[in-house]
Amino acid sequence: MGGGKKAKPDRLADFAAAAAATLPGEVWDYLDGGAGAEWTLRENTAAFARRTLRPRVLTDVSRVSPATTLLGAALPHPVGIAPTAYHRLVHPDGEVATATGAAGALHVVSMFASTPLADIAAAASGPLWMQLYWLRDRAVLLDLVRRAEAAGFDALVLTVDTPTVARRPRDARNGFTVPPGVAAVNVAASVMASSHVAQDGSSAIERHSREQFDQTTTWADLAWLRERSPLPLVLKGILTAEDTRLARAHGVDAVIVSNHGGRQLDGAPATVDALTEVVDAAAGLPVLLDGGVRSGRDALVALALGARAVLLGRPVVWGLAHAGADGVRAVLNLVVDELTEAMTLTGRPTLADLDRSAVSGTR
Ligand SMILES: Cc1cc2nc3c(=O)[nH]c(=O)nc-3n(C[C@H](O)[C@H](O)[C@H](O)COP(=O)(O)O)c2cc1C
Ligand SMILES: CCCCCCC(=O)C(=O)O
Repeated sequence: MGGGKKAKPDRLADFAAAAAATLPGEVWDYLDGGAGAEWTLRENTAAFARRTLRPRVLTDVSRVSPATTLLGAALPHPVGIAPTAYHRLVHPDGEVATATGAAGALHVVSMFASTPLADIAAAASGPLWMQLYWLRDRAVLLDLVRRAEAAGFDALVLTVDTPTVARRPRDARNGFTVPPGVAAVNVAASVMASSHVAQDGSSAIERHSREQFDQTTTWADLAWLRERSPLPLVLKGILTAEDTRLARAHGVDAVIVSNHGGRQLDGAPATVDALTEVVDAAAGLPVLLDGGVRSGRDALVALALGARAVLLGRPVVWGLAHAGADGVRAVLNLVVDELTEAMTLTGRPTLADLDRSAVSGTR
């Protein structure tokens, strides 16, 4: 966006540049960074770039629609919002602005949201899913589930790739702590008490997760959650056929192919490279994908390979940082417009017309 006059962002990279220019360095590093050598972080976007599209012609693309359905809800398009913690780090209106900007899109709200669930729900116009980490203190976990149910959330999303927050070198170097005035207001204070202390070369969130997340959790524990909530259960952080089959066997309602945006296991595959293995094992169970989606073209690749929807993590936060609800709306509109154009130019007027024949190129 260089030059004297401030240009309107017209690519996601412009929103990233605007956020990088305005956010404090340690907040930008928390948002942008990944685990380890950040190989998986880079691979998420590189793997999309290796795919090419196979257009079909003369298919009547006078009416193109990205509309879809997911877990019984109608969606205007298959581009949703991935859960990301602490939106008030980048904008004073936090997750309320995100929910307003979502404008009917699927919105997965982080357990570490920094505004009350009821306020987020009041601003939302599309499906809301509640993301959870499995806490050692099950009473606090259940309290959060009850708050989500009371606020009218539509599903629970259990993140399963984070027995502990991984070492993220940028955050460790910065001794990153969530600043005073920003807090995970929906989680009981007993669990959040030590969340602002970085120590011994760890970021505060890495240290806090080691204290509070339950590392003993297994597939058998899912029954505990299912028995206590009627909401559909989605698992986030699935990358293999084996775990997809276990998810089906345990009655999970959908899975999200995710490597946490390259923030957990460095060396895990790019999500688009893991997608077809998961879709094949899912045998009809809905599969969503997040990680590295940076354009409508990327979204089309994932949808063609079998994802029912894609979620944007960092790009939504860039939009929020740049212009609050309007910025979130602009990011989503940009990706949906690009997706609609890509559907038109590949000759696939509906999502049902998209299949693997639309994509070539592999690892
Ligand atoms: C700043 C930040 C905070 C995140 N917080 C959470 C979280 O609270 N819960 C969760 O399940 N995933 C969290 N994630 C992971 C995202 O849900 C998602 O998997 C990832 O960002 C997708 O990749 P992308 O950023 O390349 O789109 C976070 C990611 C970022 C960048
Ligand atoms: C104990 C607080 C953990 C917040 C984790 C947020 C997250 O998932 C991330 O990737 O950052």
